[in-house]
Amino acid sequence: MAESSAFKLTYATMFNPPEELHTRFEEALKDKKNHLGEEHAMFIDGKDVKTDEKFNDISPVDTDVVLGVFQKGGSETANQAIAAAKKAFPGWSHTPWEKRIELLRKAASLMDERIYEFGAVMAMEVGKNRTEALGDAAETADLIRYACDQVEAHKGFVYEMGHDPLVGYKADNISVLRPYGVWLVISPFNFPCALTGGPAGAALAAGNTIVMKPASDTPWTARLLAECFRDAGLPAGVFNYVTGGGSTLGQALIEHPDVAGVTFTGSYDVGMKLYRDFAAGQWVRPAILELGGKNPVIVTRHADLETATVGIIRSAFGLQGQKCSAGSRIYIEEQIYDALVARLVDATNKLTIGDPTDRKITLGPVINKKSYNDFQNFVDDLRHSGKILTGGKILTDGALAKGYFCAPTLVENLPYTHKLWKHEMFLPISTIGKVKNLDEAIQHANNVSYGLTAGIYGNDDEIATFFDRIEAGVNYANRPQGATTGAWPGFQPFGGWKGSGSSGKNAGGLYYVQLYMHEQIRTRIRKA
Ligand SMILES: NC(=O)c1ccc[n+]([C@@H]2O[C@H](COP(=O)([O-])OP(=O)(O)OC[C@H]3O[C@@H](n4cnc5c(N)ncnc54)[C@H](O)[C@@H]3O)[C@@H](O)[C@H]2O)c1
Ligand SMILES: N[C@@H](CCC=O)C(=O)O
Repeated sequence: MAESSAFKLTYATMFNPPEELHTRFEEALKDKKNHLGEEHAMFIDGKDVKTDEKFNDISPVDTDVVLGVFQKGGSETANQAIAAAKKAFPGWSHTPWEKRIELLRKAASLMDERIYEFGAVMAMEVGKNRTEALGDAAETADLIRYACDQVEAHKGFVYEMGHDPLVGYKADNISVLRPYGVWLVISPFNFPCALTGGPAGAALAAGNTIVMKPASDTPWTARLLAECFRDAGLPAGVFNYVTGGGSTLGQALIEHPDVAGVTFTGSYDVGMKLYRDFAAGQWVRPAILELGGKNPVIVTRHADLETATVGIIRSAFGLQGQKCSAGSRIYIEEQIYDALVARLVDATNKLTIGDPTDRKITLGPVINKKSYNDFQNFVDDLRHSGKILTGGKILTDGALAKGYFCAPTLVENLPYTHKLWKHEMFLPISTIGKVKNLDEAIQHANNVSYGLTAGIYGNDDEIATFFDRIEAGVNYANRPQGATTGAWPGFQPFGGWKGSGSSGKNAGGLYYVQLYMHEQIRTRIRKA
């Protein structure tokens, strides 16, 4: 980030960045706009690789803009990339951990150096506003560093265990965590950098070799990430970057017998299919699944309404509601219901919507035509089943007509039995419900198959009850920086319970990098 200032960009600090951030973002944007439409190769076994078939990476901000042309990999690409990673595994896994983390820290530093370039690309490719886009890149570098720090703190995870109480012999028992082999990283569109680079960094720090496949809406960001790994000097085949469709290339990767483990971040439906398909292998292999969310916010009568309003709006509509951690359900105690709803509607109406590369804009477009159509279908349903307080329409004025712009939408009076209280819409739509008390709010909050993030605004006793009873992996209280969003490695390790995640250990936390290694016990007996 801006080296001349003490400012550290996180999702919690990003709302009022120094001026230098804007200047440098704009320079990078100008530069990147001079390179639109160029062809980008995959990166396999240390080389750029192209396929006969290509696909266009289109900007959701303006669908006339082709950001780049990318390779449409399929099963042949999957075979090639996995073979390269398999060949590189013995060398990388036996590279001393000190050397591995030195190279990965270099990759993280290269990301810092290129952060504005990452930011400009993500603003155009995902539709993130500039601070969200820069945050994604900064988070990636921190996730990689956090994994390295953990390996270093545990000195490569080699521990001496107890000595058996043997007579006439001495037993030395060593526990060693060792990498699995070829690790697959499949990532979603919404955090194309952090959710590709974070798992990739942990898998590599642990000594695995990787194949990473980004979402087909966001191949450019992942290409930049691959360049940082390449330029940091990671040996050929240690990391491989491939592009193509989920049901074609992604499926071929999952079905490949030489994959030792996978980290999938994406929707519940795709994740569960992948989990079942991956189970068809010869033995049980680790599958770290980070899936969707339907994240509740509870506001009690003791809450500070201004703080609650700011935090809720940031989490409901940041990145157009397309965060797994988005606050999509809001439960308000009846005594303050009307007052808070009025504030939420007012704050929503003040949000700026448009080209997210513009510094004045908070909300950009949704990612693609399917999401745009989904928005219109959900809104039709919500209009009939509940009451739309604000929003509820697509935006087509002037230049907005060229992109996928949707008005941030708040809905009330939706019966608690309605399916959209439980379905992850992944759009700028939040539903608001009135509750009699905290107990009722917590019951609603937990009554979904997801368990990713949750937030509360209330007093100390209410917060203690909430933390004790809420079924979610990441929880916040009285947080204006985001009611349910804005986790950062080392501060709020990120992961879900129930249908939101499989491992029970959060990324960017104390127990994460260990997921990429299996334990080996080495017992050696000597005569005493
Ligand atoms: N829990 C988390 O940490 C987290 C973080 C970000 C996003 N998400 C979730 O991700 C979803 C949004 O992202 P998305 O729309 O890109 O998700 P998605 O499930 O549509 O796609 C995710 C990835 O899976 C690939 N894929 C699709 N079909 C596949 C198949 N058959 N085999 C292998 N790979 C396949 C896609 O190409 C993409 O790379 C939301 O549900 C969101 O909540 C979760
Ligand atoms: N890091 C993000 C969550 C990623 C999911 O989409 C947050 O905490 O807001």
